[in-house]
Amino acid sequence: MNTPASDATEPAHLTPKAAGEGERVTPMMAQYIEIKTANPGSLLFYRMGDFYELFFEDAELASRALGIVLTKRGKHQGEDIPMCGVPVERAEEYLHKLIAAGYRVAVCEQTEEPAEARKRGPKSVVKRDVIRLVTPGTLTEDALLDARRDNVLASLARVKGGEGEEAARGDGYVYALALADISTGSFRVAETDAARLAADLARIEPAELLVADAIYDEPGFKALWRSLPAVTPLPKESFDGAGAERRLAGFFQVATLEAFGSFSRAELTAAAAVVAYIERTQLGARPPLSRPQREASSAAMVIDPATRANLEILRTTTGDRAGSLCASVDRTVTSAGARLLARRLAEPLTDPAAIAGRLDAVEHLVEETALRGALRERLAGAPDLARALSRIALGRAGPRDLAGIGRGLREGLEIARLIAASPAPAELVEAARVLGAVDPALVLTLQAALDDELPLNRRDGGFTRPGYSDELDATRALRDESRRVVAALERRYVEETGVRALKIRHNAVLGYYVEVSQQNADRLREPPFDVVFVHRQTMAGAMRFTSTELAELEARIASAGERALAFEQRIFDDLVARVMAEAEAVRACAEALAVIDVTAGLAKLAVDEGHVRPEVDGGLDFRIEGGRHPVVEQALRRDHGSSGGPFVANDCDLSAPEAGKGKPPSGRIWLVTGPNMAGKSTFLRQNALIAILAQAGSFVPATSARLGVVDRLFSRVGAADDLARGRSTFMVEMVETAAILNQATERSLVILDEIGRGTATFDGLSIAWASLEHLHEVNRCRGLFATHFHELTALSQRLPRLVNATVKVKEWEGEVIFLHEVVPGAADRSYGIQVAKLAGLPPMVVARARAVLTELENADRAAPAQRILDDLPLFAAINRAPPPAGPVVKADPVAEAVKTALAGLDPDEMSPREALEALYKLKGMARGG
Ligand SMILES: Nc1ncnc2c1ncn2[C@@H]1O[C@H](COP(=O)(O)OP(=O)(O)OP(=O)(O)O)[C@@H](O)[C@H]1O
Repeated sequence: MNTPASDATEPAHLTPKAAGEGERVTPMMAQYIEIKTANPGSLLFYRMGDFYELFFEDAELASRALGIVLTKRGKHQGEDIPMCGVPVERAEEYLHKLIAAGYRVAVCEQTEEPAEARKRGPKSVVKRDVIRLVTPGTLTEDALLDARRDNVLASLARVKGGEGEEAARGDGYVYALALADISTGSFRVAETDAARLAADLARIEPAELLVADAIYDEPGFKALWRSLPAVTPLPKESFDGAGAERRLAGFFQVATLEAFGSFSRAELTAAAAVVAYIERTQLGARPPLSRPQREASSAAMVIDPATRANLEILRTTTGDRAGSLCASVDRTVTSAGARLLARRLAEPLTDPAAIAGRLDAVEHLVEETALRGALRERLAGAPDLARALSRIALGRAGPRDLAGIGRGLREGLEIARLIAASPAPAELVEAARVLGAVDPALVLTLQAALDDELPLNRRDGGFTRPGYSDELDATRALRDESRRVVAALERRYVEETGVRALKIRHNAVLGYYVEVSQQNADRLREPPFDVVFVHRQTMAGAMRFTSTELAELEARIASAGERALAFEQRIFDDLVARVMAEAEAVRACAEALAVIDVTAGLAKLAVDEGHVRPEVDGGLDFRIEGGRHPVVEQALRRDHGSSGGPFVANDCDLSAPEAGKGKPPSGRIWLVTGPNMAGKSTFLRQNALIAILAQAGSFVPATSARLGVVDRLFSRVGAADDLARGRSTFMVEMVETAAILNQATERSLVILDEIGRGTATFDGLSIAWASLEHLHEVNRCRGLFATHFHELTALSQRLPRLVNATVKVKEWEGEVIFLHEVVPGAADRSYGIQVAKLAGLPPMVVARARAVLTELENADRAAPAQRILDDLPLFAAINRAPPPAGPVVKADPVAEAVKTALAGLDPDEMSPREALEALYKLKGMARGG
C-alpha cells in the first residue's frame, strides 16, 4: 500500500518478534504479537477494556499521526514497549484521521468476557480476534465518509490479449477496472487500456486501488500510483483469472454468472479481486453489492486528469469543493443525490439518446413547479438509504439505521405517488416504478417496531415502540413494576423501623441496599430488626445493610431487565432480516431517490439561474448563444449583489462549416486574443463547462445551445509546476500539449490557453503557431485557443476554419475598461501595462515599462508572422507531401534508427533530465554515432 505505514523503517527493537530465545514474554504480549504478525501492513487497534491500545512501532506512528501521548507498558526483550491508546467511544474520530493519513487499521476486539477467561485460570488472557480491517476503500460509517462523495474501491486487472477484438490493443494487454462502493452497494466493471487508464482513474477517483504486485512495481505506472490517495499491491493469486468466475458466483450465491451478462476475462478478474478483498477486510460479512454492471468504454466523455483539474469540475485546484462546477450547480437535498450529481458531472455521456432521456426528465420538473417543490420537500426527509443498508448488512447498524430505511421507503412510496399522478418522461416513470414496488408491509413493520426517539446503539435496548410486542411489553412492565416495588418496600421499612431517613439505594457492588445514618444504625442492629437486616458496609456517617427481600427483588429486576433486553435484541435481528430480505429493492430505491433528487435539483437550478435545455446530437455543431460561466456568474452576483456589473454573456460558434467535396466535416477553432484580465480564460472555460453540463444531462447557462457530442475534452489552461514529478511549468505545459496533439479527434473539444508563454517569446510563438496548425490540419477538432501572441491572428488568412475573436475593452483617459464582450476580430494590443498599474506596480516601474514598450513597438512586430506566411510552406504540405516521383529512394539506415529510437520514447513519462539525455543520444545517432 502507498502508505506511511509500509515505508516505516523503525529501529529493530520496535518491531515485535516472535517469542523464543529463552525470552519471557507475557501471555498478553504473546497474543498481541501473534495477531500483529497475522495482519501485516496494518496498525493494530488492540482492545483492552475501554481503550484500543497500540504497541511498538504502531504506537510511535499513531501517536505522531494523531497527536496523542506516547507512553510505555512493560518490557519486551529488555526494552520498554512504546504504547498509546484511543478511547473506544472516540475510535471513529481517530480512525478517520489515520485513514486520511493513508494508514490501514486492523480492529482487534475481545471475543469473550474477562470472567470467561478467568475460568481458564488466573493467568489466562481474554480471547481476541481481528474483526475487521479498515482501509480507505472499505469504509461504511457515516463519521468516516464524506456524505457527498462516493467511496470507491477499485481494482485493476491486466491480462494478456488473446484472440478477440480487444486483443493486443495498445501494449498487448487487455485492462479492466472493477469499481465497488461498499458503503452504497454499487458495483461496476469497465474495460480500459494503458493509454486511458489515467483518465479513467481521474474520473472515478477511487479511495483505494488494488493492483497486482507486478503492475505495482512497473516503473511506467509509478507516477500514476503517486497521484492516487491509496494503492494496495496484492499478490498475483488475488488476480487469478481462472478462479474469478467461481469466486464471484460464490459471493453472489449463484450457480453461474450467466444471468449477469457477458464479461471479458479481465473484467471478471478485476471484479473477483475486489470481492476477495472485501471478504478479507470485512472478515466474511457480506455488504449488499449489486450485481456487476458493465460500463461501455465509449459511454462517457474522456477527460484526462489535467483537464479535470484545470476545469475544476468537482474540486478547485486548491482542493476545495466550494468554487467548483459541482458546488455551483448542486441544488440536491440528499447526500445520495449529491453523490450521483458528482458522478454524472465526472462522466458526461456521449450517447445523444441517453442525454435526451435525462434532459426530458429535467425539463418535466422545470415545467411542473408544484411537483418539483413537493418532491424536494419529500426528498429532504429521506435519509441515506444506501449507506444505512450497507451498515445493516455488515452488522454495524444501530436502531436509527433501521428507522432510516423505514422512513426512506415511506417517502419513496409518497414520491412514487406524486410522480405517477400525471404523465411523466421515462426516467421519472422508471424511478417511480422502483419506489412504488417496495413491500408496504416492511415499511409498516419498521414504523410500528421502532420508537420515535431512538438510541444510537442497539446494545442497551430501549428502541422498541410500546405496543409492538406483547411479550416485551409484559417484561418491561415487570421491570418497571419492580422499581415501584422497591419504592413501596422503602416506605414499608421506614414505617416498620421508624427511621424516617432510611433509603434504598443501588450500586454495582452491593446491588440494592438500605442506607441509614450512623445514629439510626443501632436501631437496625437490634431485635427484631437484626434478623432482617445484614450489616454490609460502614461509611463515614452512614451504614449499609442488605436484606433477603432486597436480594430477591434484585434478582427479579435484573432478570426482567435482561429478558427485556434479550427480547429487543431478537426484535432487532428480526427487523434486520426483514430488511435484508428486501435488500435489492431497498438499494434500487436508494438509486431511484438519488435520480429524482438530481433531476429536481437540476430543474431548480435551471429555473433559478435561467438555464436552457441544450440540443445534443451526433453532428459536429457547437453553437452557444448567450453563454455564461456558471461559477464566475454566481460569484459576481454574490460579491457585488444586484448592483455590481453582471456577467456578460457571450456567443461561441465552433460548428463545422458545410463539408466541401471529398472533405470530411471538421469544426472551427476560435483564436481568442485580448488584453489581460479581459475574460479570455473565463470564456474558454465556460464553453467547456457548458459541454460537460449538457452531456451530463443538465440545462446550461446560455440562451440557446446546440452541440454535437464531444467524445474527449482537452484543456490546457493556467500553469502549475509539478515538482513532485520533476517537471517545470514549461515542461508540464508541453507534456499536456503533446497529449492533446496526439489524441484529439474531430469529435473532441480542445481548449488551449496561452500555449508557449512559459518560454522565450520566439520559441513560444513558434510552438503555439505549429500547435495551432496541427490542431486545424491534423486533429481537425473544435477548439478555442487564447493567446497573447497577436502574430497568430495572421494564420486565419491561411487556415479556413480558424476564426479570430477578441475580447473588447474601452480606453478612457489612459485607463482600460473591461467590457468582457467577445467579438470577431483581433486585439491590437495587450494592455499589460495598464493591468500591471491596476495591480499596484510602483508608478516608476509603470512609467519605465511604457517607455520600453514604445521602443519595442517601433520595431515592426507583425513582420515575423508575415515572413513565415510568405516563406514557409503550408503545414499540411510538409506533412502530407506525396512521396517524390522517380526512382524509389532507399531508406536511410541512420534515419530509420533514429525513427525507431524516437518511437520508443514516451515523453509523458520522462523527467526533464531523461528528456535531455534522450535528445543527446538522438543527436549522437543522427551524426551516425
Ligand atoms: N463575461 C464576463 N462578464 C463579467 N466579468 C467577467 C467576464 N469574464 C471575465 N470576467 C471577470 O474578469 C476577470 C478576469 O477574467 P479572465 O481571467 O478570464 O481574463 P483573461 O483574459 O484570461 O486574463 P489573462 O490574460 O490575464 O489571463 C474574471 O475573474 C472575472 O471576474
